[in-house]
Amino acid sequence: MVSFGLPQQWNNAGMEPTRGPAPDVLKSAPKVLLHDHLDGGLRPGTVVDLAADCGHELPADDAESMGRWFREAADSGSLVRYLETFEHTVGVMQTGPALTRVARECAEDLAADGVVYAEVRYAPELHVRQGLTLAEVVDAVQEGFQEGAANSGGRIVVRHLLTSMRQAAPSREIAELAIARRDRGVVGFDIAGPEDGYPPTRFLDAFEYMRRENGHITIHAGEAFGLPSIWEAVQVCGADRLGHGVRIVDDVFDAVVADDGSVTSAKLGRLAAYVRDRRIPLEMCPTSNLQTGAATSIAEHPIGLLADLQFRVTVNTDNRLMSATSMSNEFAQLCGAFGWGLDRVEWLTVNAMKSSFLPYDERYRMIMDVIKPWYADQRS
Ligand SMILES: O=c1[nH]cnc2c1ncn2[C@@H]1O[C@H](CO)[C@@H](O)[C@H]1O
Ligand SMILES: [Zn+2]
Repeated sequence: MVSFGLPQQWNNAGMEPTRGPAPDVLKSAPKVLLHDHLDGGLRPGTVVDLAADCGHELPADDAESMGRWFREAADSGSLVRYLETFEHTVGVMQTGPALTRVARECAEDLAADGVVYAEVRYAPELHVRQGLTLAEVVDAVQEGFQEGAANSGGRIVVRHLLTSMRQAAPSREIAELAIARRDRGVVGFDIAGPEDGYPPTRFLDAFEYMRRENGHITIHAGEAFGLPSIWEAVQVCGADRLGHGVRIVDDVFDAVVADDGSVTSAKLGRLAAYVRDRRIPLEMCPTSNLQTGAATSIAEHPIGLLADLQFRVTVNTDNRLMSATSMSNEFAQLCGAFGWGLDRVEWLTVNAMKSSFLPYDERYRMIMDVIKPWYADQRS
């Protein structure tokens, strides 16, 4: 981990930043979210309701205590322990109506936070315990996204990424489903779960299938394991984007820091240079990284260095429930820590929209018609 000796203003999310755009401005700013887990973003009250419906036992029985429980239990400093908390979300997402409700509320909550485009991921294989087929899982989620977008006055577009779990027996079934549903809301394929011990090459067959079908790939890599995981994801598996990718910082050396704390130059190893030169998007999730131990504080999070060095950085929530966060909160924390203003927020948002798996013409329209005009308006 590099440290630039920046003042550590806070070391956790949830505290009020002391500088940066006002919270209501960050909330109304159009934002783009590429890395958000459906089963990591439930409303605490919905977990409680659905658990009562299906007889799932929870560690607490009211919404407020459950919200606190997720935040605290996920604050474990280890990805493996962080992932254990998902038992209480996945456990209540086993029927069509439950999945539709969670997806509808996800779209509504993101739209209320100013997100105009989101790619939301989940692992269909985790939702078949009560007999749903994998395709039925995707269809139930699609229904929810459509309802949520309609309830939000069409202010948000939501697409799915289908995830395979790394620790499961490798198969290409989920990749095949992503391709089968690509004209019905699904825009790509991902792998998630414990990184250390489960290299992405285990799923090479699925990634090769995606590429043969001209599909899109993002891979959780460089979160709980370092450069070899990123190298395999990019150079062997053909990842279009990296989920987290935060450990690419291990291949960045001799950063020169200016008086204002910004980084003016650094030496890049071959892999970091490749990732930057090829504009491979990094789906960075600062608060989540503090909880899993991938970073020590927001002020010391490598996103500051990587943004200053012009990597294709994007800002994301990962798991809004476990991190008690939102897109506007992630931006508030970052703007406070690094002194970023709306120009940086716009750059990060355009980065994300350029990096999305939507067709080019749709991406271009979102940038020109929705994102840029809002920021131009703020400047004038
Ligand atoms: O940050 C993360 N790293 C790796 N895996 C994750 C992360 N967040 C969530 N999941 C895993 O992805 C599954 C599908 O959404 C979740 O059930 C969780 O196990
Ligand atoms: Zn994730």
